[in-house]
Amino acid sequence: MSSVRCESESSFFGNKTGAALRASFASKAQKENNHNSQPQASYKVAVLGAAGGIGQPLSLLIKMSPLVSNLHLYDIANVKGVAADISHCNTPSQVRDFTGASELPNCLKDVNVVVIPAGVPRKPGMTRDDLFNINAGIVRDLVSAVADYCPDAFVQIISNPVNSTVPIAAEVLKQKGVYDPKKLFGVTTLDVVRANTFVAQRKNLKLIDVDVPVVGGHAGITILPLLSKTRPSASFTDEEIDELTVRIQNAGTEVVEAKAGTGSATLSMAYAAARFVESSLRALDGDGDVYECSFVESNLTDLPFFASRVKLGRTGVEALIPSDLQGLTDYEQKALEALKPELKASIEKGIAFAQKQTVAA
Ligand SMILES: NC(=O)c1ccc[n+]([C@@H]2O[C@H](COP(=O)([O-])OP(=O)(O)OC[C@H]3O[C@@H](n4cnc5c(N)ncnc54)[C@H](O)[C@@H]3O)[C@@H](O)[C@H]2O)c1
Ligand SMILES: O=C(O)C[C@H](O)C(=O)O
Repeated sequence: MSSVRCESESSFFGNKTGAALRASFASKAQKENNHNSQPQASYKVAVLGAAGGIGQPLSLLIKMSPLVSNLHLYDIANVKGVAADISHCNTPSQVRDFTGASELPNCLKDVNVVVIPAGVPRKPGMTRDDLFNINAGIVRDLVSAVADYCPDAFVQIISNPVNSTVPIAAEVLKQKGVYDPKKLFGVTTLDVVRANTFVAQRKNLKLIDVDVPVVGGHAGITILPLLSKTRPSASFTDEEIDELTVRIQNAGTEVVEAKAGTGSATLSMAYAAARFVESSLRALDGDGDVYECSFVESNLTDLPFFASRVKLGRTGVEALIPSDLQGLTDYEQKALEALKPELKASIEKGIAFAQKQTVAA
């Protein structure tokens, strides 16, 4: 993954996406100053669950992208005000609001990227899997509409439990005959963002330089930061490895407990998802050097879905990056084997749910 070594570039997305975004803004501003404004924005993005804790700040951050021409905000309630508010920002995209299932088709028509943070969040004491009963059906129905109205879009699932909701989405898309495994993503960027932050703090490194691949899935021990693959290379004591790994795995719970019943991570999640959306848009726009970690259909292990670094391109996942899984330390290798049964069970639970349900029209 490319990193940009410039102090001032660490303020936005903390990776190459930040630098690209800033450059794009600068170039647009220059063109406007020259009274020669060539609109660059050309991609349509829909946020489903846009009035929620993640949806609102995520929509705001996407509104800041010079690559977005149309931003469609959908929710079952309270989205009109969110859209009115965000639409006043003087950035290129046109914002529209859509409320309820009857407006979902228009929301999705011709959209390039659909981001789904719809669903309930955890309260203290709950696991992500405890959200399955509510969120599985929400994701199934939303993805069913995606299959009908924008089957070529990149579909990015934030709703938990990601380890099950992504397989549900895959099954729904298969049932509708439009499944393209390269275009379905579980958003695990927050795990990478957290790993980068905690490692930089612990090792006193410049944040912009740090890149830690996080593989596996997105729940508890299925979240596996590969500290041995940290770039720039850093050495860790056994104690540091254990502390950092456990902290990264429990970071979501850390936020759930701090919020004391009012929800889970929303702001850091919005930041992480906005980075993933921006990276996807850059890939769609032809940038040939875009890498992110994501939970995708995979043959890197014996599991059908697995989070790893992937190369993004115009058609979605252009390549999985197997090298991160080569030469693992004993600690990482054991953790990888230990996560597989839980991840497998979560994937199978999602597939079984989708296969026994009738997909909503
Ligand atoms: N992938 C990750 O790393 C990650 C990180 C944080 C949170 N999450 C998950 O994201 C989800 C949302 O979290 P939040 O804090 O924004 O919750 P929230 O309750 O604040 O917002 C959820 C929104 O979804 C909407 N919604 C519910 N059913 C819907 C439907 N059928 N169609 C459209 N919208 C619908 C709600 O009206 C609400 O506005 C949760 O499942 C949470 O666990 C995932
Ligand atoms: O922890 C949660 O429930 C939300 C999210 O998955 C996170 O990692 O913050």
